[in-house]
Amino acid sequence: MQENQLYSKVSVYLNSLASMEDSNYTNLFTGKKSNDIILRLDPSQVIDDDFLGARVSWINEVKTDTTHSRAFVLKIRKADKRRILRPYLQQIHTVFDELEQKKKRELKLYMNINGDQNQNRRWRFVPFTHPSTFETIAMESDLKNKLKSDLESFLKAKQYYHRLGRAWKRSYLLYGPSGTGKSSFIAAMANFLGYDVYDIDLSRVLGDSDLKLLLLQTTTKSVIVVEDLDRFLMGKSTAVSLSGVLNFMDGILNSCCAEERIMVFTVNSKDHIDPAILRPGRIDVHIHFPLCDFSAFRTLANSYLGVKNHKLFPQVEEIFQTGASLSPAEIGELMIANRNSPSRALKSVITALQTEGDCRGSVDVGRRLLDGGSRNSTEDSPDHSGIFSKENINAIKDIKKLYGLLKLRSSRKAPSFDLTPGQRDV
Ligand SMILES: Nc1ncnc2c1ncn2[C@@H]1O[C@H](COP(=O)(O)OP(=O)(O)OP(=O)(O)O)[C@@H](O)[C@H]1O
Ligand SMILES: [Mg+2]
Repeated sequence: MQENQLYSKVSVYLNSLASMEDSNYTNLFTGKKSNDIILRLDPSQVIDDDFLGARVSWINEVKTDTTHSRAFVLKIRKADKRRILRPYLQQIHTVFDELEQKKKRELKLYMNINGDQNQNRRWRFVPFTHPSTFETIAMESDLKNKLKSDLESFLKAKQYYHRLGRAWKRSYLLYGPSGTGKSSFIAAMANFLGYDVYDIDLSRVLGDSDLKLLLLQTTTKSVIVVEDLDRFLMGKSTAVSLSGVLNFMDGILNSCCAEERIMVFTVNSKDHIDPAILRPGRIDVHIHFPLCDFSAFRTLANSYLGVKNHKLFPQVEEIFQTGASLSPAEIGELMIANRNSPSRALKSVITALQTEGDCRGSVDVGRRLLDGGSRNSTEDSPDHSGIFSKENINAIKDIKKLYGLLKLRSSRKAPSFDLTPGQRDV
């Protein structure tokens, strides 16, 4: 059921050979640049290669029956076979690795298609070109740096995971209200790691075993994403059961799958999530995405309006101090709409913050058009919604301090850690 990695490597190797041009028929494709032309071996074509003084040939076989299965047939003279077969295959590995290193990997975004059980290939892909990076995400810089180094140390930890008898994977839960950057963060992660993205739409999964099949067909160096997990588990809009999800997250199957994988789950709120899902091992890192505060606002103003400082900033800061807040998506859109005039943009943000509740609906529509996201503002964390008086803010700070302590204690027991930017508020 899994893709044969050697097949893909042979394909890349053959397509890199100069003798490709001697083939009677080839497919022509445009490359990354519009004037690039790439040759690819046509079905049933033969291509020759030389290795250690021996001549070998490859035939690209594509079955014409309903399976359309593909194979490369390698022909070597009997007299040469013993001598060259293994080193030749080894050379294919080496050349493939060199080619991969040379070109910047073109990332792919895989989506699961509606399938029936007879259909083996469940993923389709498009080039992944999301421009989001860690630099463009407005997030507390401490947290951002921690997350970057967490990812970097994961990349280096192959031996470590294996010594522990664990699959080399790491799971993240991104939680927070709509429009706070969860999806953008996933894209930034993929760009940072240079990993492909597998975006699992649970409504298209036929059941628990189908979910397993999808997992088996993912490849190494990938980010596997399940968005809005809470919505699916609560809404029953998927044929997948809770135990199907639990097995997917940490089951025995994970060890059979390609390694070097990141799993990311997003939810609007952790409140209604079964604790079994959140247990360490299933989720290693919890990341909170809060509504916008003044520091996030400054980052957005800098990237959206090119403004590092402005005479209206103190006024904006004051409103944030009263506890008013909008999501970064909402603020971002006001800035985009007024990008030709920073003053107008900032004034519109101020008005929106002042009339937070009234204005949300209208901004919300725009956001939905932008990313097709689903907003459920009733699940906004209570810390961020509503306008608080100064006294209330102090009381909330005290609670957060206490909460921070409690969290610290419980995180000592549990190996998973919670990277909420809450410390900022303490
Ligand atoms: N923290 C942020 N930094 C920079 N841009 C942000 C941030 N949060 C949101 N945005 C902008 O707002 C838009 C929506 O963000 P995104 O889709 O990542 O939110 P989300 O948390 O995934 O929302 P949902 O829960 O509705 O899926 C994006 O275009 C993104 O550029
Ligand atoms: Mg999203």
